[in-house]
Amino acid sequence: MSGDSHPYAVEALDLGKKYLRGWALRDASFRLPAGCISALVGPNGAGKSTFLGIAARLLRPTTGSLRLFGTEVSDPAALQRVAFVDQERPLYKGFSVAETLRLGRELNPRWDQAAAERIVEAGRVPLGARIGTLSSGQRTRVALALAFGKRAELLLLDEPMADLDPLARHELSALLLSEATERGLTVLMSSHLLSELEEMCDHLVVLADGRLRMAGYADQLIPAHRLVTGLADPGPGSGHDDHGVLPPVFTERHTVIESRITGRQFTALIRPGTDAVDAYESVEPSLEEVLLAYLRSAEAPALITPGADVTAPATAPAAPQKGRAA
Ligand SMILES: Nc1ncnc2c1ncn2[C@@H]1O[C@H](COP(=O)(O)OP(=O)(O)OP(=O)(O)O)[C@@H](O)[C@H]1O
Repeated sequence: MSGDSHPYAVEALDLGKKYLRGWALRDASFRLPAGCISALVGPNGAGKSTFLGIAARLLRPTTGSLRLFGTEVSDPAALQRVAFVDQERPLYKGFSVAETLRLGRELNPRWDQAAAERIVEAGRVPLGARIGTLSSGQRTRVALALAFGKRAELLLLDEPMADLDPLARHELSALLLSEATERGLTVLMSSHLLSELEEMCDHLVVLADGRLRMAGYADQLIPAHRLVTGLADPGPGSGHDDHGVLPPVFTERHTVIESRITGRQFTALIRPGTDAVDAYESVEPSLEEVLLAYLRSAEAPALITPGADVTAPATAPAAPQKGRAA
């Protein structure tokens, strides 16, 4: 990490991108504490690549602002601190792996050849092989080697695990985690699948349909919810086949993210208000259950924890160490 200890790697305020077809990203306001390893999760077309493209300065936002370590993304000084691995892994097909790394060295004054070679060699990718002859997983590895070699402080990785087999995924996530932890890097990596990133990431940013749905450390997002089950209230009709309804106490006193009625039973994922929910059976949901509820319920209010809330006073956040290599 550089001597500049700005507490936030990313601060987005009302960030939006509009194409002719419509908004790809809208009103995104959140911040990412420096040093966290964050999963940028959301379904196809959620706006993940759009956000990463803006942060890598490949796209110009339509609205709002984005600061990286306190510097506006439009300032060239911000660019040196960021490395981006594009979903398409654009590399020169005619170059060998060694030539690709040499190009990285020529273009980056702070180049770390040892780190770049470590990543390539761990995957047994021959240095003499042409990029065009590599498998997509091997190309991903070379692209990651370029990102680490750049000695950037913020790594933006678009679907880094998509082309990797389970073994390579496991090995590369361990390598990524130890390199990132050792150097105190901030990593933001996207995926459709939380399960792909859950082990590695302590922090989560969730997008759906261009809107921010959740942001914060996982160990603060989960305990903010309860998964409640119980007997539904009688429905408006009185027949035997009449379906029950969610007891009104939930909508009156708590924030209901999602609810379901099965026969006379209800299940609801809620953010409890000040009242306890002791009268009902409730458990802490899994991260996957919370995530899916927010993705399915576009109307439910987003959850941005205070540490991820760009409008909250800046504090030096202590990153929980979940998933970090020792
Ligand atoms: N150049 C473009 N012109 C018009 N629309 C675009 C363009 N790029 C992206 N979009 C649209 O913006 C929305 C968000 O796209 P984006 O690629 O950011 O989503 P994503 O979450 O990365 O999706 P995926 O997981 O499928 O890669 C989509 O509806 C997409 O069709």
